[in-house]
Amino acid sequence: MIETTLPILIENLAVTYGDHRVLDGFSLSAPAGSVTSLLGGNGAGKSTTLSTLLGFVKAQAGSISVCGIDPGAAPDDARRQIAYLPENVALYEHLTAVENAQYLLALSGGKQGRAPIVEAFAAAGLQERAWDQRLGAFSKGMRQKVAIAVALLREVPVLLLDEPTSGLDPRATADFNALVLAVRARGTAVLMVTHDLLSAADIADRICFLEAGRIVEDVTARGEDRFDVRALHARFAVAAQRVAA
Ligand SMILES: Nc1ncnc2c1ncn2[C@@H]1O[C@H](COP(=O)(O)OP(=O)(O)OP(=O)(O)O)[C@@H](O)[C@H]1O
Repeated sequence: MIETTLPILIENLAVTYGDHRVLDGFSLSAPAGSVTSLLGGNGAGKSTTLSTLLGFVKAQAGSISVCGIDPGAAPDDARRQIAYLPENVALYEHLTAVENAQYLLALSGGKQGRAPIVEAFAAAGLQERAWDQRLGAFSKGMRQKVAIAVALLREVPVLLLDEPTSGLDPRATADFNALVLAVRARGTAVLMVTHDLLSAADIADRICFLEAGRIVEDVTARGEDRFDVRALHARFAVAAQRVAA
């Protein structure tokens, strides 16, 4: 049987904080094995979209589903389908990288021995000497590698990234982007909120601009050149200005 349920399907969503409507008529879908990049000015509602997919924020209208599950009605079930990397990954400073992975996997109901964890660390490019070090001295790039290794081990169908490359140097950004493509190749639907237009242009299949509560631009990668980054930047700057006004 062919699986037809989309990992991410959002239709006509409305989300309000008090009397402030942040999302309004917002629609977005993402198939398996894809990277969708969500761009928009500060305060446009990008993180709110992720919070709604995670079931932390409830929608007032429209529909939202994660692999066919409504996160508003069944947040725990929806979260089991999702790996989420916030901008600053929260890990336990006093635990080693391996211990962090074991603990986080246990929290999400899975148990892993050392071998698959260090295999995932190696795949994520975390150097061997860091595997048994406490997290206290880790750079942001190293933390991202631990977190994405855990995501790889959970083999979830949906990966949500909130500004994952902010604060990473160009080399760490390139490494991270390569990892995201590896996750995509495993059939995961990746939704990446970012201000990093270059990364979006490098790895996204689709770039969506969020403005005034809804997607106002939806651009699909085409051919070898993929995206016209200058044109995207010009549109993005205008959209961001309108949101700030
Ligand atoms: N818990 C909350 N309670 C009230 N208002 C909120 C809450 N979270 C976000 N907002 C408001 O909702 C709007 C959208 O915020 P959100 O964080 O989703 O935007 P964003 O696009 O992720 O912005 P940025 O690029 O600055 O991270 C903003 O005006 C913000 O102040």
